[in-house]
Amino acid sequence: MGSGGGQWIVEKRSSFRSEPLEVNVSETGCLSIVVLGASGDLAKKKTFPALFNLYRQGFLQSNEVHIFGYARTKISDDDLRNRIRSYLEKGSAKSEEVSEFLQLIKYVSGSYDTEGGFRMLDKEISLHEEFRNSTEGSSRRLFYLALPPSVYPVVCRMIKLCCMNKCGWTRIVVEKPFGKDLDSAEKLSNQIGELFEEPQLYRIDHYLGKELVQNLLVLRFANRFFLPLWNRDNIDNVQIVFREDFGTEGRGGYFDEYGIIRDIIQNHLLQVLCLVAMEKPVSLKPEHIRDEKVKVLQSVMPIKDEEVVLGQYNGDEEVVLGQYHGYRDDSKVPDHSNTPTFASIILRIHNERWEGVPFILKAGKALSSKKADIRVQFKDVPGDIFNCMSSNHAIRILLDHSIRKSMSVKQPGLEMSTVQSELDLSYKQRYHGVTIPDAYERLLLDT
Ligand SMILES: NC(=O)C1=CN([C@@H]2O[C@H](COP(=O)(O)OP(=O)(O)OC[C@H]3O[C@@H](n4cnc5c(N)ncnc54)[C@H](OP(=O)(O)O)[C@@H]3O)[C@@H](O)[C@H]2O)C=CC1
Ligand SMILES: O=C1O[C@H](COP(=O)(O)O)[C@@H](O)[C@H](O)[C@H]1O
Repeated sequence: MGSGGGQWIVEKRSSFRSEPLEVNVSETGCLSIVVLGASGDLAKKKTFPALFNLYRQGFLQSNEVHIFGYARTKISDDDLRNRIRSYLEKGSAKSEEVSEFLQLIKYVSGSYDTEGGFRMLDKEISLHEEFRNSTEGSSRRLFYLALPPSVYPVVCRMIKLCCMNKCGWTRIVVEKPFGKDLDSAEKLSNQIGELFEEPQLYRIDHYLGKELVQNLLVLRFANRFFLPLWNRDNIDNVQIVFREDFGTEGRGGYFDEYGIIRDIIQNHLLQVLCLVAMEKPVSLKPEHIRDEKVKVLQSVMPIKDEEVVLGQYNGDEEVVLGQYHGYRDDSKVPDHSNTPTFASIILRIHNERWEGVPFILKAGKALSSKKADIRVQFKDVPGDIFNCMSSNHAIRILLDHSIRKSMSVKQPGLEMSTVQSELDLSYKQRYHGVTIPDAYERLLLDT
């Protein structure tokens, strides 16, 4: 599924308990895709563009599919179509193609915790199914929760109560972050698990669908060049960096409850870390890859306070920079919010391959540039005859799918590093309450 042009992947957890498999598995016939939270940021930036890409590539047929947007905001079908149009009209998409696709979308407004809206939604879906003359067992209903996780339980209850498919499959896709901590994640899992069978549930992390994240396995395990080097004897540190040059932009309601660690680091960056650090899986089967990822996570040591930097962007420099409002200026963010919008954390993996190699995970909003990358920094060459000042050999893997050149090997002279470290410093000055432990300043702030 394209996300702004890239690929999406849903990770299917193999059952935690033994479950009967889904009975109806028809993959043809009338398909209703329901985007809950259709008024939001994810829906316009990624979900609808991804569905549009599937449509353009012929994976969604206009004689089978209908798309429903659902949210509380009171808008018309056309209002929703107009909101998302500009996100679809990118690249080579023709305006007629966009218009055709938009005609497949209908909007239903309703709350998340009462039956009225969901009954209405069910009625609209049924009308579509009747119109498509779907025969028994051949209709499909997919509910995509583009919503803050706090409302997943109630929304799932409402779907179960009002919108189940009577003669075909019903599936649920939920977004990250999955809860806030272990307790809430387990609670959420139980709550949803009581309503749906495991094979009906899909948990999504769109970073796993980025072309270059998928390529990591190939880079590591199909490449004799890297195999012998990928360990503590040769690698000095690994940096996995996510930067955005815009702030929360109206998403304060969602973001303030979760913060940058739960929004980016706990899911996207940890998935990448697992792919960089794990051992070779037995095969490419999802369960085998999952097993190796779990071993990495189990080997991560408790994080030390002095190896964490947290910050929150403010608006003090607005006049100078002319572009940033402070995080607390967002009307949905409380005046005294301490939610971090920047975090830099060192993880240490206690195993034979990685002992002593810091994995530095950094994520920030309202930074000076937009990028997501992995930097694998190699140790100095012994007996250096070029008088290099510091470690100069690194592989940089850019995760942004719009950047075609996926990998470059850096040679002495790292200008990029110097420039970006200055930019990060200006970010630091604009931040509330950032304390940088001296010894770690370079590792935590440089990129
Ligand atoms: N934005 C992105 O690029 C990405 C987001 N995600 C995930 O998608 C989910 C939604 O994120 P995003 O779309 O950015 O967030 P938004 O803040 O845009 O929320 C989406 C919609 O949910 C409703 N909503 C917002 N806050 C609440 C609340 N507290 N209670 C009930 N409903 C609420 C609003 O719709 P209304 O008021 O109309 O009902 C809103 O339009 C999150 O879990 C996020 O992690 C994942 C990948 C990328
Ligand atoms: O999950 C999220 O990801 C987006 C960034 O995704 P990208 O593919 O554009 O890198 C981020 O903006 C958002 O805060 C977060 O919820």
